[in-house]
Parts: sequence; structure tokens; C-alpha cells
Amino acid sequence: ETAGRVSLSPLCPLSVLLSHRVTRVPSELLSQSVLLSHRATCHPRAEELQGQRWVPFSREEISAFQSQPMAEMWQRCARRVTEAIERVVEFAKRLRGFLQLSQHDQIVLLKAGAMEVVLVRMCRAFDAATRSVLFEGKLAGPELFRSLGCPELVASIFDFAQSLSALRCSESELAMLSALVLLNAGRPCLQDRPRVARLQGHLDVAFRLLLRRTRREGLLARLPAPGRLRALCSQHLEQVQAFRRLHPGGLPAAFPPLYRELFAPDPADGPAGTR
Ligand SMILES: O=C(O)[C@H]1CC[C@H](C(=O)N2CC[C@@]3(S(=O)(=O)c4ccc(F)cc4)c4ccc(OCc5c(F)cccc5Cl)cc4CC[C@@H]23)CC1
Repeated sequence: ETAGRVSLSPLCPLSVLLSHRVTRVPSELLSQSVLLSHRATCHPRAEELQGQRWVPFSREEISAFQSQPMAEMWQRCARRVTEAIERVVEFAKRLRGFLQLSQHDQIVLLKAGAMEVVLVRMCRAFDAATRSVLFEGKLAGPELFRSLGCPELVASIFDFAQSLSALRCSESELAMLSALVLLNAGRPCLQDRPRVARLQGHLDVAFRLLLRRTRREGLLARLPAPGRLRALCSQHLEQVQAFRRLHPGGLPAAFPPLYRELFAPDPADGPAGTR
């Protein structure tokens, strides 16, 4: 019987069982549940990544991508990042305490953090040896994205993936990192900051204990600064504005509504989640 866990011996009458306060969730249970949520909402799954022989695109395939019209390539990437963000929303909903926050705060945390989690997750599909990422089934280097017309943003995304994959994080470490990116009490416009700070605190303790158990305390000092993720996301927003200036009449309808809501909100709508 571990401290705090209800003893399930047959001699224990229901009244005692029921009178016992809720079992406090020891931190390793918390990191295990975050890992399960991460595994259930990542794509491809870890076992698929191991099994998969990562094939690079051929020269012909690369030049076919490079001769795509800008709008077409933007729409492809916007669709893929939106699918990834939808999985991050599912991940967030499975985080202990997230759904108990007000819907306003859930939206504030997701608007600020979902893209950052996608960029953290990208390192799972990144091959540091060839500096390429799994894109539509094969390995793509930054040159494949040339027709997007935002080479600096693409370069920064690859640099970030390169630096994070150099840390060789485990799935558990990526899961805890992603949870901490989302449950960040420092995000602006939160209504119940102390409540988010409590959830963040539990995750922080669980992450540190995980690192101690696996003798990976050194990881904390080597993680990319949070400012790098923030800078990447604002670089992306700048590029969306530039793209919209090039294509007057707002983002074409072919862009996913969630993408438009997150990255090109219509000013008439007012801030999402408060409508
Ligand atoms: O779900 C999972 O587990 C994973 C599945 C795979 C996911 C993944 O790696 N990704 C989801 C899609 C993709 S990508 O593979 O299309 C890609 C795109 C550009 C790159 F330089 C590198 C990769 C992506 C798409 C758009 C984007 O920024 C927004 C954006 C637009 F929207 C439109 C134009 C330009 C830009 Cl920059 C950034 C990224 C980075 C993450 C990449 C990561 C999560």
C-alpha cells in the first residue's frame, strides 16, 4: 500500500473506501497520462516512425513542388498544419484539468500554444542526418518549400527542428514539453491565471521528477529558449500577412477555417472565443 493510495484489501468496507479522500495523483501517474495523450494524438505514431524507411523525394519530385503556384503550396502547408493543430487540440483536451478551465482560457492557451506544440512535434518527423522532414510520405529538405516564398521562415523552422532533434528527446520528454508549452500561465489575456499556474506547477514537478528518474536533468539547460518558439510563430504570422497582401480578398476559401481563425482572424469577428 503506497501512502495516499486507498487500500483495496477485501476487509475494507465500502464506507471506508468511499470516505477516503481522492487518491492524490503521484507525479509519475501524471507524466504517464500525458505520455498516453501524446501517443494517442501524434501522427505518425512512434512505432510507425521506427518501422518506416524514410525515402527522400527525387529531384523530379522536388522540382515539381518548386514549380507549384505559391497559393497552392501555401494551401497544402496550411491544410497539413491545421490537421496537426487539430491533433494538438485533442492532446490538450486529454490533459488533466484542461477541460475544467473556462472555454475562454482553453481558447487563449490553444491560440497561443498549438502552433508551438506542432513545431515541437515536428522533430519526431525530422531526420537530422539529411536535415529533412517527413512531408506527404517522403523526406523533404527546405529547398522543397521554395515556392512558399518565405525562405527565412522555412530556414528558421528547419533550424528549430534541427536543434530540438539534436537533444534526442524521448516520447515522454516531448509529451511533457508539449504539455508545458500549452499549460503556460504566462500567456496574455488569461482570466484565471492562478488556476493555469497550478496545472503548470503539477506538470513542472512531474517533468523534473521524470528527468531525475531517467538521469536527464541536463536536458533542461539545453532546451531551446521559449522565445525561439514565440519568434517562429510571429515570423509565421508576418508571412501570412505578406501572403494576404499578395492575394487581396483575404485567404482563399480553400484555406481551412481553423487556420483562418488562428492566423488570419477576420477583424469583424472580434477575438475568437469571446464571441
Ligand atoms: O501531428 C503530428 O504528430 C506531427 C505531424 C507532422 C507535423 C509537421 O511536421 N508539420 C505540420 C505541417 C508542417 S509541413 O510539413 O507542411 C512544413 C512546412 C514548412 C516547413 F518549412 C517545414 C515543414 C508545417 C506546415 C506549416 C507551417 O507553418 C505555417 C505555414 C503555412 F501554414 C503556410 C505556408 C508557410 C508556412 Cl511556414 C509549419 C509547419 C511545420 C510543421 C510541419 C508536426 C506534427
